Amino acid sequence: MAAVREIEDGFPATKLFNQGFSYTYDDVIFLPHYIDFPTDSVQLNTKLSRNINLSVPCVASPMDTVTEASMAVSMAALGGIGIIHSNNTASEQSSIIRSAKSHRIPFASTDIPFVSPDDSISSASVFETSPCVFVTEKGSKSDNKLVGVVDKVTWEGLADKEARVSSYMEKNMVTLPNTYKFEDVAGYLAAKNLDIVPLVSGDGAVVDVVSKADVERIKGFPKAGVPSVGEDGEFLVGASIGTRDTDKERLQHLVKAGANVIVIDSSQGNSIYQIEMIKYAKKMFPDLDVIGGNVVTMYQAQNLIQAGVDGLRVGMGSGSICTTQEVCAVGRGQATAVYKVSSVAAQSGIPIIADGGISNSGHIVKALTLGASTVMMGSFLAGSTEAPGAYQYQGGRRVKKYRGMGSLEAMTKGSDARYLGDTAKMKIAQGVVGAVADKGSVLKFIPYTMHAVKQGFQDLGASSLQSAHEMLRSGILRLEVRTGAAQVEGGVHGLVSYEKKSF
Ligand SMILES: NC(=O)C1=CN([C@@H]2O[C@H](COP(=O)(O)OP(=O)(O)OC[C@H]3O[C@@H](n4cnc5c(N)ncnc54)[C@H](O)[C@@H]3O)[C@@H](O)[C@H]2O)C=CC1
Ligand SMILES: O=c1[nH]c(=O)c2[nH+]cn([C@@H]3O[C@H](COP(=O)(O)O)[C@@H](O)[C@H]3O)c2[nH]1
Ligand SMILES: [K+]
Repeated sequence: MAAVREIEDGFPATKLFNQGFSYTYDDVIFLPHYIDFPTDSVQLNTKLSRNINLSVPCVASPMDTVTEASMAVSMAALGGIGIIHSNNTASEQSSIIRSAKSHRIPFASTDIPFVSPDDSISSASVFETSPCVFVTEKGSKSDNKLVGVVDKVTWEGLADKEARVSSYMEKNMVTLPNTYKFEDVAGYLAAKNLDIVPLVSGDGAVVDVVSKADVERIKGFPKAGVPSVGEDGEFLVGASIGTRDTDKERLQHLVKAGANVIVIDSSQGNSIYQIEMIKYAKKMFPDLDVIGGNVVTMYQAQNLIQAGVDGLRVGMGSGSICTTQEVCAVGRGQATAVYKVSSVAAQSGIPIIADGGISNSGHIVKALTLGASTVMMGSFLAGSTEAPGAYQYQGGRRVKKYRGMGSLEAMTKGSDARYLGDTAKMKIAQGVVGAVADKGSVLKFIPYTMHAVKQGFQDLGASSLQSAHEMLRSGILRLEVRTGAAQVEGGVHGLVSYEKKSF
């Protein structure tokens, strides 16, 4: 870090954020500082909460169109984490956690087909999602007795497609434990010259099937960080809960299923309900990190810190699908919220998650520099291969649904207890239902995004998150508000046409 500036230029954060304005990421811009290290030496390792370390500061939001098992596995493989949503029953949420934690490599097959020995395979369509079909006694995944496997090549060579599977299945298949890391599975396939290998759990259930093509695909992705793995050797997975009485029982199920961290999910976290839930969770599970929120003020943060949270989630109305500020007239510009909350949380060593409003790598640089330890993303991750739901076509574009958890549609689907059970039976939406474009795999675009973030840190002269936070608080880093015209100038302008490709 270079010496403190002697020439007064720009504003220190304390001055900029105390003028009575609510600023968001696009309103402010950092002034560049001094570079004395290469981009690659920037360290993005961080804390999600008091006891959870991550090598990549990215968190997938607990939303039903963003984070289920596939997203959680890929985020952990990258070095971040996913928080499984709670717009479902406690047992559904627990089984998503179990599924995520049973994987040690990003899903190869999302939908593995199973048949029984007495079935016949009459159409090649079963091989669309998997290079092979597994044969279990009852023909289902929940049935743990794997008795054979049929690969596509063998099936294609069959003269009689109506023949019973038991007559041609491979009975002596090689399997590997699902606890094997990607490198181990890849090494095994190469050493034994195998095309596919099923991964099975301790009780014999097929968890995944990995083919040579999967290995090549995963190897082709750039590396972001060190995978997020707990002491048990499994990927770290988080889960959200609400603040109703029934959420206490949900919490027990989630902990049993192996959730490594709990996020109490509310738009206005500073409530008697949440404070009671924090105290309950910390009393029942003292070793479990509990993240509270959402908060946007120092006062809200102070209350939840006193109640015992291990992390705070910051943002009210900043999300791309949020209408809270319009509906309730409450919230805060996200840059101001992150700065203000982190300035009190830092005094207690509580990490901050900047939640919502991230639409490019520059927003991540701003959030992390303004005091956040991680960013939580909804729309940025929605539309990816790993997001729940199927792709659809809208106006010729491939899209996936993305919706607010406070949208009427999401509330009707799962949060009935929260809304329909209330004495006031009127439901008011605080979010919308929409769609986002196909972005491909998070395994590809998150590493690129993190590299862009490192470039931003290098321009600031901050070689780590800790260094950026210190430089901000000590007034070394300077900012300014961008006028409307400056924001236009900072974007692409004056061209008849252009194509924007980020990497
Ligand atoms: N970050 C943001 O800006 C926003 C996020 N959201 C998302 O939408 C979803 C729903 O959020 P909220 O509506 O804030 O959910 P919430 O469950 O916190 O609150 C819904 C209503 O239930 C009440 N409530 C909660 N616990 C209670 C209890 N034990 N007894 C009696 N009443 C109780 C609350 O006071 C509130 O009126 C969440 O997933 C949240 O993240 C919604 C709006 C804004
Ligand atoms: O006002 C809201 N109404 C909603 O229905 C809603 N659903 C989610 N969220 C919040 O938005 C965050 C995701 O925001 P982004 O899409 O901008 O990443 C999420 O992480 C949440 O904090 C909501 N806010
Ligand atoms: K919004």
